[in-house]
Amino acid sequence: MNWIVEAIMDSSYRPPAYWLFPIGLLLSLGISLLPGQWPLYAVLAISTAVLGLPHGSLDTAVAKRYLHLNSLPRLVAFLAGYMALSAGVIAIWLQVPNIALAGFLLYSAVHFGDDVAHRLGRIGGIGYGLWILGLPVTLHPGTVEPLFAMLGADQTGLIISAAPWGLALGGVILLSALALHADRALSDWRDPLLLALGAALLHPLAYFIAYWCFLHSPRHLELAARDLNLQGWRERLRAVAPTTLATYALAAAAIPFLMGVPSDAILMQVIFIGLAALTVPHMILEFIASPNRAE
Ligand SMILES: CC1=C(/C=C/C(C)=C/C=C/C(C)=C/C=O)C(C)(C)CCC1
Ligand SMILES: [Fe+2]
Repeated sequence: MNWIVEAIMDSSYRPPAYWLFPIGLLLSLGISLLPGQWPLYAVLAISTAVLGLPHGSLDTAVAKRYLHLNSLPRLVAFLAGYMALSAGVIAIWLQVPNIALAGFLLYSAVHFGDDVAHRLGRIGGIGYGLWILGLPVTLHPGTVEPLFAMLGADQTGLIISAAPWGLALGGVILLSALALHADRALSDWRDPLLLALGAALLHPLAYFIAYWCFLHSPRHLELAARDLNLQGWRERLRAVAPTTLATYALAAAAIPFLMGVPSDAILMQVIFIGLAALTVPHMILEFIASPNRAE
């Protein structure tokens, strides 16, 4: 009952992600319905490059501000440290892919939790993240299994059998956090419901596109861009372009090393092992920057 009143009263400003996410879900539904896997892979690659990746590319601007990169050597040291952390993750992935994949799923849940942690708390955020990732794996284990296998895992059964537990735990934590935190936003419970609907209807990759490219990334871009005082599309584009282009070049440079790997697996590896690698330094930087940021 309370929530209905809250929904009616809470008619204040809505950030772009509030509207983008339902639109993304509908677009993803359309893609899911196209025949064959290639439309899905093509849209995954394009939307990752254009919509998803740029939110991480703001890291250079975030670091300039919060790590005081006011000289060229400091900027170079930051970029080298960031890339060394990413290279470390890739090296671990090549050695122990099962552990790396399980770790990636867990730290992704923590990272996705940052979407709501400033309202629902750190633990509430982790519940939200477990909900997001538990859903597609629990609802479509047979579709997710070969995708995990393309990432080099051979203990996929073990990881997949943990998903319903993660989902249940996430659901309980999220519900408790929603009940306990009066400053919850309308989207904090609307989005988990839409995510459940999306996970039920969509191919897991289409679901990921809807969440990552149309909710997580635009939300982070808006928050970070406002914090950095980047106004208008032109200025924001200028801030993300160099790092985004450099990341495209690095991703393309990985492809020759994957000769002989089937092309769908190349795409999966470049995108998801790449994301696993970039998320570690991205989270460390956010860990430093976010306490200093006015939400
Ligand atoms: C591989 C894979 C999945 C997991 C993806 C993850 C964990 C992505 C994390 C992205 C991050 C952390 C982005 C940061 O901004 C799904 C969707 C469960 C199902 C299909 C295969
Ligand atoms: Fe992110």
